[in-house]
Amino acid sequence: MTGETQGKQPTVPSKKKTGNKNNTQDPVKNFEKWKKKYDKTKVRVKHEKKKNKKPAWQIEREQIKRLVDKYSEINPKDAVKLSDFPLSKKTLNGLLAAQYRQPTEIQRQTIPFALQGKDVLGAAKTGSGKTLAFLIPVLECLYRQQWTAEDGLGALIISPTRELAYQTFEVLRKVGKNHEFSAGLIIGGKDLKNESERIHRTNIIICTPGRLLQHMDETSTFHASNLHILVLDEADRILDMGFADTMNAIVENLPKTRQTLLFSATQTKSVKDLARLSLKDPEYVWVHEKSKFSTPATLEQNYVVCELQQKVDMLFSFMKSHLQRKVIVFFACCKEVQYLFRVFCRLRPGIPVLALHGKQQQMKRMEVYNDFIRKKAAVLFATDIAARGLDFPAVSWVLQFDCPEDANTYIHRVGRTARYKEGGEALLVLLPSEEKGMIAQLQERKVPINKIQVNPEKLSSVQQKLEAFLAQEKEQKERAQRCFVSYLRSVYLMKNKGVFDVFQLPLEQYAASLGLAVAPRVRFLNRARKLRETDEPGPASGQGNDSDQELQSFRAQVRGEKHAPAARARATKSQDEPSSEEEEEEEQSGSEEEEESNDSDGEEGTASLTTGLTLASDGSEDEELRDLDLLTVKRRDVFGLEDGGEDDEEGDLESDKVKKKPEKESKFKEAKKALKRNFKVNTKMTFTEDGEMVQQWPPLQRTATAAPAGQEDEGTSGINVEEARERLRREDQEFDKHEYSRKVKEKHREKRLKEKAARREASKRQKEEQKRESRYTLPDPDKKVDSEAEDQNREDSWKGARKRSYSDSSSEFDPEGHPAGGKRTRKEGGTTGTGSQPLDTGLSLAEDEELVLHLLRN
Ligand SMILES: Nc1ncnc2c1ncn2[C@@H]1O[C@H](COP(=O)(O)OP(=O)(O)OP(=O)(O)O)[C@@H](O)[C@H]1O
Repeated sequence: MTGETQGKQPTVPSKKKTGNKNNTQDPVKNFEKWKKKYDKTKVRVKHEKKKNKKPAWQIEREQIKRLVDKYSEINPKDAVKLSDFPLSKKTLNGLLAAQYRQPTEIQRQTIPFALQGKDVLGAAKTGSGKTLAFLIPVLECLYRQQWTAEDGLGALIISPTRELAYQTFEVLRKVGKNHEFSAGLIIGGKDLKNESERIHRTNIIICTPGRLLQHMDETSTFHASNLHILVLDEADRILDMGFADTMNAIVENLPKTRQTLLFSATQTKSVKDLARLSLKDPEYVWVHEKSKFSTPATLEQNYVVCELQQKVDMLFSFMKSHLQRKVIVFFACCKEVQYLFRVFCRLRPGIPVLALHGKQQQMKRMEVYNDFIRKKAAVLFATDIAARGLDFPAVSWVLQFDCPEDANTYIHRVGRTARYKEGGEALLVLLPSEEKGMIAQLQERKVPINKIQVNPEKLSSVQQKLEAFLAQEKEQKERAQRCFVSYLRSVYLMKNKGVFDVFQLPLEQYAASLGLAVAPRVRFLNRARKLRETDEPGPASGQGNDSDQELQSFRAQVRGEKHAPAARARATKSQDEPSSEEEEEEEQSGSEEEEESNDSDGEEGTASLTTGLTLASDGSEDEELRDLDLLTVKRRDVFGLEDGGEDDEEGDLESDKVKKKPEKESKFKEAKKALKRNFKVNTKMTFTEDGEMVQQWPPLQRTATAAPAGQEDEGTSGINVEEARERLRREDQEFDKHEYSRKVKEKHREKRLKEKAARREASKRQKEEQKRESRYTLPDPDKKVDSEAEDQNREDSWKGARKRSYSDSSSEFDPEGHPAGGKRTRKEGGTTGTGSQPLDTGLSLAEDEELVLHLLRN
């Protein structure tokens, strides 16, 4: 290479020297020539390029083809960086911009299968990055199809809660920002109409099941027939009984040819569930199947055993000793969160307290969610709506105030801390009766948990303070009562009777720990206890079947008929999710009610309504009804009592299209409705003896004219129509008279004003004229006036001259107050007002005359 170049070198200068002497001598010309040639070539190349240029879509298609060709060659073990996967530039750039570089284990193992279009069941510990494991394939799937807005819905991601859907939506927005797909968040509590207008143009929908089904049923423009990929986040939760009917209805509307991805930390292995989704030869990816523990290695887990009546004190003491931390406290039900949140705010523990539960309005929920993300130290009181999937940054503690219903719920709850390589701590509070059963379950699920003791000396009691709060506020007391009943109900409805036994709870002490002087009456518990004693001879602690029997006989009692096996099965099944009632409720009702109103209207569901009615007919008083209202928090048809209750499918709570919760209306709403319907309120009808209707309200207008003597108003019950007509006629006449005289007076007044204005104008003109004259002439001394008038005139003149010097008003009025014009008799004679006044020379009359003569002579 080098030799060849050296050999050529001598020929070029020699050629230049010999061939074109002038050119080599003139470098400017040389350059111009070269420039011309260069520009020509440039234009030609540009033209050629343009001619050969392919349309963007074609280039993209070729790129896609190149990527797809690489799919079969992916080796998950070799994928060290996300860019090692055959991903589009748009996705890769989005991932890099969001600081995602290396794939996590679940991403490494599932992305290849998902890219190849296979159905995937992915399971990995909490906080291990499952969200990206399905979002990347979703973006790539639509990219491969060159999806556009006109193609409609291409990908559907279903989450069990609104907060999780929102969080996933935010991650999608971040990593998918370079793509042109449209994405929509379809969750309850938002403007349905607004969603309906846009949903048909949305390519990727992230939603909760209830709201999606609502659109499928009600939005005519929305259809999912083009769907390519379906994702169920927290799949086991979405496929369980709580969402069963809704999901079945949704799946019916989806094309069978789609790809399906299921993800969860506690993945379902139920063949039945998978059959419902008609998965095609799915790939199972259990990332941590062989690992020693099912919870993150960086998570430290402990539990304490504590009496029910000590729990509130314990929580307060815990908060006081963790003031600089971010803590999530999980409770069994909404009412507990509502009550304890309020009293803890008042107790001022020294750290911000927030509350998140399914009874809040959507705006409030989002506000709390974002608030907790931002805060460096805070305690979030939450129900299980916050248990799954939420990725709050830097949560250092998870405290489970109430025992979770099962090991899966425990795993999800503690998973809110120790996420993605971070550390965290978890504390589970158990009652003595719950310890054995729950710990056994956790050990079975490979959860490493240690027992620790609470130092009773360190517990600070808040009971007295709570009592004082409740004494001050009736509302607070009612909340405490609801909290009490609601907690007992949730324990009663737990399926696992080996762990949860409501009959062992110290009710009086528990009530006192909430600040209540007396334990509220829990009628369902008394009845259940009685029934248990009569129907079930055996140990009171109860086995799994006891509950079924109780519910079964309770239901039979309530309905007054023999129970059907199907309904019994449903009743048992529906106990599966007592602590996640909020999620279901929100899906059903849209959660539009105020927090306050929820407090008072209870959480009654279909079962509760029926129960309430039936028991009320037993002859109970109002108070008892109220009690029942409180007890019946469960929304699902626990006892299978609703119409068609024998039908398993119809009775489920998630079939929200079929059975809507009767929404309690506020007074404001009722009033609005009444206004809309044009109701005439407060109109009382009375009738005369002859049957004629008499208006009482609004009261009839009384006549202005007095009734003739002896014909006074006899009240509304006996009006003489003829008389009234006559009175009316008289009134009209009177009125006309008044009106006529008023008009005449008005006319006169106008006339007077006009005349006055004219007079003023005339006098003004005269004054000006006289002023002009007086400037050049003196008063005519020879002017003939009668002697009396002259004397008077002269006197007036002097007076006037003197007076004018200090008061203008005196020129207008005489001493008696009459207008000056009235006395001016000389006015007719031509000399008027100020113009006729003689000059004040300060001399005597004789001297004046002499002066005038002198002047005339001159
Ligand atoms: N490849 C990655 N690189 C860096 N961080 C990541 C990566 N993937 C995920 N993360 C981070 O890990 C955290 C947990 O991720 P994610 O929420 O997807 O977990 P998860 O497995 O879905 O948890 P859960 O089971 O609780 O729903 C998030 O903060 C996310 O940003």
